Amino acid sequence: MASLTPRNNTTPSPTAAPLAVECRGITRGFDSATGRVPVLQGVDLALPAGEIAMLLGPSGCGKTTLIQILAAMLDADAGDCTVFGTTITAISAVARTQFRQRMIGFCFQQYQLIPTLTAAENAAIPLLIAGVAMPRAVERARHELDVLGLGDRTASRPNQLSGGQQQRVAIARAVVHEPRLVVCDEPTSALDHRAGQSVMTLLRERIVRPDRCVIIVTHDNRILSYADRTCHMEDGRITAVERTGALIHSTRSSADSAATALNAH
Ligand SMILES: Nc1ncnc2c1ncn2[C@@H]1O[C@H](COP(=O)(O)OP(=O)(O)OP(=O)(O)O)[C@@H](O)[C@H]1O
Repeated sequence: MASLTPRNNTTPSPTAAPLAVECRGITRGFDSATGRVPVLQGVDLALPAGEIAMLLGPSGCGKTTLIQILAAMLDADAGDCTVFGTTITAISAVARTQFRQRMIGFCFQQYQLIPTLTAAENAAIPLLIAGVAMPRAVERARHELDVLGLGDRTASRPNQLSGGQQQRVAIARAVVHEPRLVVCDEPTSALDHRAGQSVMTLLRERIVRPDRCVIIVTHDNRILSYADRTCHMEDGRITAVERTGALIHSTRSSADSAATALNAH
């Protein structure tokens, strides 16, 4: 039976896992020829550490915009966003960049690997940005690729790898610096079923830890079973959050929520 609590009750209980992400009233728009177009219209969201959270919703509802803000890649217009205790909406741009480099791993939909670099060099990029010397960074990246089953492809360039292998290089790059928040935009959309399941298994086994959080934007119904929590978004707002089948909060009627749950599983 679904349990309902008020929408703004995002305070964890004393026994709850620490919060990885807490957003309140996040708004964001983009300029257009006709003026500022609102995209995020007051996002409230609390995500505990130790979970995979999936962000679902129709095209254009603002999912990518939201995860870019959570990943400290994009400024919010208003509202507060705290990631593992740092309110990233309240710190300087320089501090936010440093926070992102240390704490965030981002996996892009189209991998965005650098074609002239090897798999190991691509995966080493966050370490190089952090000032680690090239030989050590590449060695560390090789180890990460080995863990992800690509130990024999570390010297390959992206165009010599399959889509699933490129995605694993992108995951290695997202986790090589041991970030606490890993954000993935459509990590399986370009993969066949088997490669998609393999990527999700790797994400769960390699990244999910009690002091970390993984947020995945997806339209891929095939991977929903990997979610600990699903967050539904519509028109720039979170409309419902469910954890392993239990509705945590909703701004919709129960009939709408039940329909969403059925459609999602
Ligand atoms: N840099 C930008 N400049 C102008 N408009 C933008 C920009 N980025 C996003 N938008 C607009 O904001 C809206 C939300 O985009 P966003 O990519 O966040 O949606 P989404 O839910 O991730 O969509 P999809 O599922 O199709 O990827 C869209 O109308 C998009 O055109």
